[in-house]
Amino acid sequence: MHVAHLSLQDFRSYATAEIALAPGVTVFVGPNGQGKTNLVEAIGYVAAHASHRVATDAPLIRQGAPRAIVRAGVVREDRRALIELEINPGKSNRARLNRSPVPRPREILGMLRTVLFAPEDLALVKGDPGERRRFLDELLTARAPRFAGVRADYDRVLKQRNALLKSAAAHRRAPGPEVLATLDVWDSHLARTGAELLAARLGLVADLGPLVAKAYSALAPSSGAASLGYRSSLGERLPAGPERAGRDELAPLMEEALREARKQELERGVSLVGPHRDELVLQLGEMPARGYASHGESWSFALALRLAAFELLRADGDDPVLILDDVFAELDTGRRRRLAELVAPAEQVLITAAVPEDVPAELSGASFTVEDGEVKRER
Ligand SMILES: Nc1ncnc2c1ncn2[C@@H]1O[C@H](COP(=O)(O)OP(=O)(O)OP(=O)(O)O)[C@@H](O)[C@H]1O
Repeated sequence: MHVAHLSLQDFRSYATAEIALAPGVTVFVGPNGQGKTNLVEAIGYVAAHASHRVATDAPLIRQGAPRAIVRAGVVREDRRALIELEINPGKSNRARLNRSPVPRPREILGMLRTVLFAPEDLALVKGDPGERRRFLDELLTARAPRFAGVRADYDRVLKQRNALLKSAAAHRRAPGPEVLATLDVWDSHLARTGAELLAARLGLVADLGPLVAKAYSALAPSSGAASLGYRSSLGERLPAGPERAGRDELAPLMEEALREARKQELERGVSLVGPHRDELVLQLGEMPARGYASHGESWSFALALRLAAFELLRADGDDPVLILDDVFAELDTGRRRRLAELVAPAEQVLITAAVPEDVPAELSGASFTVEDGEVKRER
């Protein structure tokens, strides 16, 4: 698929912008702070309904404006769709598809698929486990948009359960039968949605592992082998061949683990079992990447995770749009060239760079300059 047209209204630094795009490589070049990333961030937002840079939507609205609107014309196997998202801080976003309102924005997730590489990706390797869980859940949603609902249900149940545990912990005495009965109900909700999320993540990690290993060895052939593991809060309860376990098999195991952890949970006032406590383990040779890998190795691992995500989505039958935001400046010549070779065949590659020399020659294509809020086509 590719984005044929991007239109912005009050998004970040842009009062308005209209940009026609084509398949193949497009490079946005310009000095720092001119609005290059803002453009690709808008495209990423249409795909994921979230920014790759900020956790809340408020910074996406142009200073002083009441809301932002992003429109993307998407072409998928010769079919065109116009996706529109209105970003309303503090209220729910609104979505339109081909100019008709959609009841919930979530329903148009998956209409545009992107894989975005950015300097922030280093946090996938060096950051907290939450970064890696988010990577997995975003990829699950890109593959099967209904997981946005599963994740939202899980978060809602977790929040309510935590509130109950917190208030029980605050009272510092044994909780009454009513609290325990309510907790039983939350346990079974948490186990059911949690098991669905866990089953999907385990399957995803199994699919992703070989692709990450392949991408890493292509990017950094002289370094050790990259592999993935998944550490679940179910620990030893996980069945053998966990990637084949389904929700119905995992839910009772999670309920059992919750029962066992209950005393501790009541003392600490937090949920200690469930996919929100799990960890995607990145391994380089015999060592964990986090804390051991060099800066360059960490970068290669982060890129390998994104490339693997690209391969996985592409295997579903359609290339996602590849976005490379300011990544070449971070890489040495060899890695630049190898990354360029790996991404060049994609249907559409959008690149931002401060200077054209940062972009390897293998990735020639259309070019825009971005300066003083103006986006101008150069070739
Ligand atoms: N909500 C907003 N309202 C107005 N301007 C904003 C808003 N958010 C960001 N900006 C401005 O957008 C500019 C940053 O744009 P962007 O991050 O796209 O830069 P860039 O061209 O990618 O730069 P670099 O090469 O440094 O990464 C900054 O000048 C910033 O002040």
